[in-house]
Amino acid sequence: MSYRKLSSLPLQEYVKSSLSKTSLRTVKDVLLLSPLTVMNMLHLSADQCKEFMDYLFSLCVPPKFTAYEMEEMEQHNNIPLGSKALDTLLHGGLLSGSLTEFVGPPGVGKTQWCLYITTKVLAGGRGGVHPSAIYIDTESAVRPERIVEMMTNKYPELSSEIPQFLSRIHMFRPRTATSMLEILDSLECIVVEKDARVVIVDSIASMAVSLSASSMQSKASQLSSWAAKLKSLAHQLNICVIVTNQITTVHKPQLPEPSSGVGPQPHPQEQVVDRRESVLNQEDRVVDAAAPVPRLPDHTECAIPALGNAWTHCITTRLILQYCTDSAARQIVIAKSPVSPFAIFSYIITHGGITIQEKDCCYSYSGPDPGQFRIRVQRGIPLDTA
Ligand SMILES: Nc1ncnc2c1ncn2[C@@H]1O[C@H](COP(=O)(O)OP(=O)(O)OP(=O)(O)O)[C@@H](O)[C@H]1O
Repeated sequence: MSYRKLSSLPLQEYVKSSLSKTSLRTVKDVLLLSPLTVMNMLHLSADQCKEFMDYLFSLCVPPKFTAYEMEEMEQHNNIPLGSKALDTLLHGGLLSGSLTEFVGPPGVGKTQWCLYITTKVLAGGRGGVHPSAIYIDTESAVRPERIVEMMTNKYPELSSEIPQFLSRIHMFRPRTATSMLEILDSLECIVVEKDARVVIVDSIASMAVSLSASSMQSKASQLSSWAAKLKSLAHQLNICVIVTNQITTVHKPQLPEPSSGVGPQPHPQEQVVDRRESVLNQEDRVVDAAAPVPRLPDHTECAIPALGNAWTHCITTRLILQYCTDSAARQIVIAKSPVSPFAIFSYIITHGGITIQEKDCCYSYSGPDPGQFRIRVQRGIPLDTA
């Protein structure tokens, strides 16, 4: 919040006019100065200076609220996913004020989910309220035609308003880590100005590969700083922040089978994982995208969310998307949530977006230990333990 631009604040005219003659641009620029310096620079009286600086401090202090107030705020801004059972488990849908991650193999539908959620937010505006969405498209994967298709099929009654809906999706396409950082720093003002209810970063993993740093530790800390900015944005403005993430592979020791003594062999298709880029894996090491995965004796490959353990701790809710064993449907797995148990639902991608098949839900999950859950990266790969 200290990076908020002074020009975006509702300040008195005389303060604005004095500020325009200085090099002070952000809240932080002012708060780093002593009250006496601020008085002199802005030609303020002691009382005016105190009032001005108290206001700036209040912008940086995390707001205080009771659990009751928090519940009311969150229920109000949560984004339902369109399935009664799934939304009940998630306490109203995607939690506002927090960071939600969709992670899964290529083509499983991460972008489709993001677009579906965007259309839900836009269509949810009622009574003169026109919410908007901020979409950071790092892979240039978003096509307006697909949004139009979803809106036309899902909300035919709103089809005359589609141009207005499209104009309320504010797109960013950063190409480098530096431009990503600039966007993150400016998001707070944009969210307030545009009345955005959701910020989507699709995908964070493809942007993470462009982090220029000599050491992996520094890459991890830059990634954590992005996460901190996104979390702070979600928390301070009580909006949903959604990121998509890719998968990577790790080698795990094979578990001996009780009968044969031979560990489970990975299905050949399981090697088909997204290796277009280098990403941080769960041990915060780099997986070189170009290099073939070396086969270690007595080890098996398994797919896990990219970006490492530190990243996993930053996100509040993790929803894994995976292919189904024996049907054209795909699955959404609540893998990490502060409000819901581990659960699996089937979904299909349709012209209207996403349809969750409630009859196929499984929220008294009795499979392997959720901590050992293995992402199914291709249709037909059986669910088994690492
Ligand atoms: N109009 C549509 N109707 C039905 N299914 C569609 C439609 N458009 C796209 N799809 C499905 O969406 C899938 C692609 O989903 P999406 O682009 O969201 O994948 P992704 O997980 O974001 O992949 P990546 O990680 O490569 O970006 C396609 O495989 C296709 O099956």
